[in-house]
Amino acid sequence: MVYTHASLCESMRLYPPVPLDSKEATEDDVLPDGTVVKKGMIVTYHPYAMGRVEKLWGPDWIEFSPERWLDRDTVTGKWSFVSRDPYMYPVFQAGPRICLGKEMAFMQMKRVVAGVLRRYRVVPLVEEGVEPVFMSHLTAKMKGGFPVGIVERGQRF
Ligand code: HEM
Repeated sequence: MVYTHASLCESMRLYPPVPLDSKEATEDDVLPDGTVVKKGMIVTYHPYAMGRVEKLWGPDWIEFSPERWLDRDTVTGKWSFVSRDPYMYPVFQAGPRICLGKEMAFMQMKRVVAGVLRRYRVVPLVEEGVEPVFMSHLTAKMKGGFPVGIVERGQRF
């Protein structure tokens, strides 16, 4: 489940379910970097863009690499999950208003992945190399969806 957890985090780094989120200032404020925010101003943070920043994720940011979330113990050889600062990975928000259902969401996602993949292979029905076209809404969408085939394990497609 450690690798599944890392794969889910990596999927949501590149395709966050809430791609951007806006807040309105209820009073004058100053952000930690010195940016002045006046009452009534709208501030948007952008998990979709932040998941693609080279300074945060390195030159291989475009690669789907669950390994970037994993660390291997040199003695036991065991893999463990390395979590990130939510302010660097705000897929579930950060701070006091962080998503209350985060752990439940991971439990559900892992349950579905384990339940489906144990019996079926999920095969993309698009040509090799075709990337989903991102559509920015409150929750992320893909233009035209992403067609897949469900094949029972042991059967040919
Ligand atoms: C992958 C799945 C999920 C993602 C990416 C996600 C993401 C988010 C984000 C970005 C926020 C902040 C919204 C904002 O401040 O405008 C949020 C808030 C919240 N989420 Fe989730 N969420 C997920 C699943 C869930 C689930 C399964 C539950 C409940 C079981 C849940 C309950 C909540 C609640 C109650 C808040 C409001 C917290 C507050 O304002 O104090 N979320 N979530």
